[in-house]
Amino acid sequence: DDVINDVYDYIVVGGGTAGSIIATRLSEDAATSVLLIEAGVFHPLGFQHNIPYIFDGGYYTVSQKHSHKGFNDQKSYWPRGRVLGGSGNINAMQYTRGSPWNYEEWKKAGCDGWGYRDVLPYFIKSEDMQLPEFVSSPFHGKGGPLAVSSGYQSEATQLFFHAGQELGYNRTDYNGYDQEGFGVLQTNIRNGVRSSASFEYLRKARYRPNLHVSLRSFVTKISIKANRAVGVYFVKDSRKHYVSTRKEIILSAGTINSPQLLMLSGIGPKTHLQELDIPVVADLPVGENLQDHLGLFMPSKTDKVETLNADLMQSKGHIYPDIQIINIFALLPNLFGFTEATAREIVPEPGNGFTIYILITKPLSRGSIKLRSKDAFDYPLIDPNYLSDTRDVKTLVGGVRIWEKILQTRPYQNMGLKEDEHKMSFCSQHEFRSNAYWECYIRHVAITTYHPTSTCKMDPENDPSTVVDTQLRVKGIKGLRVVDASIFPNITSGNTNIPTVMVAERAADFIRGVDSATYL
Ligand SMILES: Cc1cc2nc3c(=O)[nH]c(=O)nc-3n(C[C@H](O)[C@H](O)[C@H](O)COP(=O)(O)OP(=O)(O)OC[C@H]3O[C@@H](n4cnc5c(N)ncnc54)[C@H](O)[C@@H]3O)c2cc1C
Repeated sequence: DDVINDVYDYIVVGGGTAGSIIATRLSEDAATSVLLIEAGVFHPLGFQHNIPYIFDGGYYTVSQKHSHKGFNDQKSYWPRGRVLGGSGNINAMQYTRGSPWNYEEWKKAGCDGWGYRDVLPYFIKSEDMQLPEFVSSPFHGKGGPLAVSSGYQSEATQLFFHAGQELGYNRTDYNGYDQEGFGVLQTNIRNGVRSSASFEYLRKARYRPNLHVSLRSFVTKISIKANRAVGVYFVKDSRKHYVSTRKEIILSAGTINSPQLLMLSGIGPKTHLQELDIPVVADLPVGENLQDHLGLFMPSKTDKVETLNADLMQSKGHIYPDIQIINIFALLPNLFGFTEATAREIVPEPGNGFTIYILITKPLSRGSIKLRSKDAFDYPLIDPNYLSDTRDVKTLVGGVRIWEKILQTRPYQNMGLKEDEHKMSFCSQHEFRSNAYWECYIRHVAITTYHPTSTCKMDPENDPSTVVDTQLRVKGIKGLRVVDASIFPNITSGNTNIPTVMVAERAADFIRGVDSATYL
């Protein structure tokens, strides 16, 4: 069974994408002792869609006021990987860094050391590019832990590229300087196998004598004495444990659980903590500023190209791509929790077809994570507050208009698509294809892209809206950092796993006081 000592130099809470990297990097120094505490088990998980129901946190949001009208109780299902490797082990493996401008914005907001020139070396350091066309690009790395390759490309993929060409878009490396255009999907796959932080970093480090990994261990509270984090309480095999640190605790429990643990430990908005009778250690806006990418599936049935139908699913490996506008060469079943009435209309009968997914990359709506109770095992209240900012609706309608143009290109015109395929009775009060129609459609059926971020926002010392400083130290508390997707000041305009990898690589350098990646 897992060995656990009474005291370690560093304790890392959560062995997901960020925690796996932090534990690996800190234990590179054989004289440093590290404990990684993970709620889940070790399991070599496969693809996303058959996983969440088994190894996830099982979260639902609270009922949404402005969206999810076509979902049971107007709630969104939020899978989170509860397994060594975290959400990085149940995700769709899409490799997307976001735009260089995301990081320039972070820097402009006061986050010194987080501009594109600062973060690019860490993207490169963590990468092992396999695609020949990008190997010698100055934006890509070779020999790092995470492999980047490309998935299976079908006839429907080529159709999508031809449509892009007809609309005047360039082919692009969307992980290079410019994201605009149509590009081949880049994925974290090595020789057909998921290439995640736990597989590629932790698996090699796991048997170092100075690194202990405690699985099935649920952290309930951080002990703070005289404004210093001194230890961690956790439950394992129904028994309570306490372990203390000589140096630091690094919280990497993700966008939902890191703020939950901070609040349970007395770090959070004062009035909220007082309502729950939790003694206030530091009054900080923990749990606020929650952001996510909301997206829309647009299925189209066709028998003119071979796509993934039930028979082909058995014979071909594959992935789900998901960026701004993504072509998925399959029709999807009701994975998302639509009401029966909505599902009857929106979910196509099984067969041939493709789905174009449109996601909003820079949402302006802001939500929150709050505690439901003082019990660490009680699910927190998750409120992404989707579409509360009406500009997000306009942006998504804009995406729908591009999708309409794609379907009007020559390659798609030959597919025999039905004109009224997306005409739904639940929006029949509006003229089909009008802005009001699409707004209604979006408010009914748009879904999460599983990218929650920003609930422990990073920014300079003097900004009261932030939780951690630019070295990711919790403000006003010694010996405690947050290192995961919750520290993004704002969500990046793409999938969030690789920005989290970069954050973890960078944080490991902050903690060790080294600069392990330099600009080209
Ligand atoms: C279904 C799905 C598909 C996705 N697809 C993509 C994609 O294709 N590309 C992409 O870039 N991103 C994708 N993402 C998002 C990406 O995986 C996450 O942004 C990333 O994993 C965040 O890393 P993290 O370290 O912040 O959190 P996580 O990886 O979620 O890690 C948190 C860890 O903390 C552990 N933990 C939580 N609470 C406790 C506790 N109290 N005690 C002990 N341990 C605890 C959890 O078990 C987990 O292992 C997807 C996410 C999901 C869920």
